[in-house]
Amino acid sequence: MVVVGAAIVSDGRLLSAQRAEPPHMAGGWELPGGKVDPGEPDEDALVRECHEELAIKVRLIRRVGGDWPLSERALLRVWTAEITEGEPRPLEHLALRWLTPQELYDVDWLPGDRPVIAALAQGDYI
Ligand SMILES: Nc1nc2c([nH]c(=O)n2[C@H]2C[C@H](O)[C@@H](COP(=O)(O)OP(=O)(O)OP(=O)(O)O)O2)c(=O)[nH]1
Repeated sequence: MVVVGAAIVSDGRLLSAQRAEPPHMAGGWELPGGKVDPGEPDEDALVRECHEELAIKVRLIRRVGGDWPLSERALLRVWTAEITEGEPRPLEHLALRWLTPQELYDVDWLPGDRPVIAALAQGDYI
C-alpha cells in the first residue's frame, strides 16, 4: 500500500495535522495525505487528499527522500507543497498546527513520520 504525504510549507512553517482515527493512531500527528487509489498517480492522489482533508489546492514542489517504510505492507512517499488556493481547515483531523523549524518536534508525530521530519529538519525544505 502506498500512502502519500504533503509537507506543506508556508512562511517558513510546516503544516502538521492531528489524526482523528483509528483509535490507536488518534491524537498522533502526521502529514496531510492518504492512500493512493488503484491506478492513480501518486501526485494526483496527494493533491486530491489535500483538497478532501483541508479544502485547499496545493502545488507539489519536490520529493522528500524515497520510500519511507510505515509497516510491512505500507510505505510513505512525501512531497513538499505550497498552497495555491484556500486556507487549510481540519475537515478530517482533530487539529492543524503550523510549526516553525524550532517547533518541529513539539507535536507527537506518528512513528513512521519521525524519520521524514528529521529529513525535513536537516534538509533545506522549510
Ligand atoms: N496521511 C498520512 N497517513 C499516514 C502518515 N503516517 C502514517 O503512518 N500514516 C498512516 C496512517 C494510515 O494507516 C495510513 C493512511 O491512511 P489514511 O486513513 O490517511 O488514508 P485515506 O485518507 O485514504 O483513508 P481512508 O479513505 O482509507 O479512510 O498511513 C502521514 O504522515 N500521513
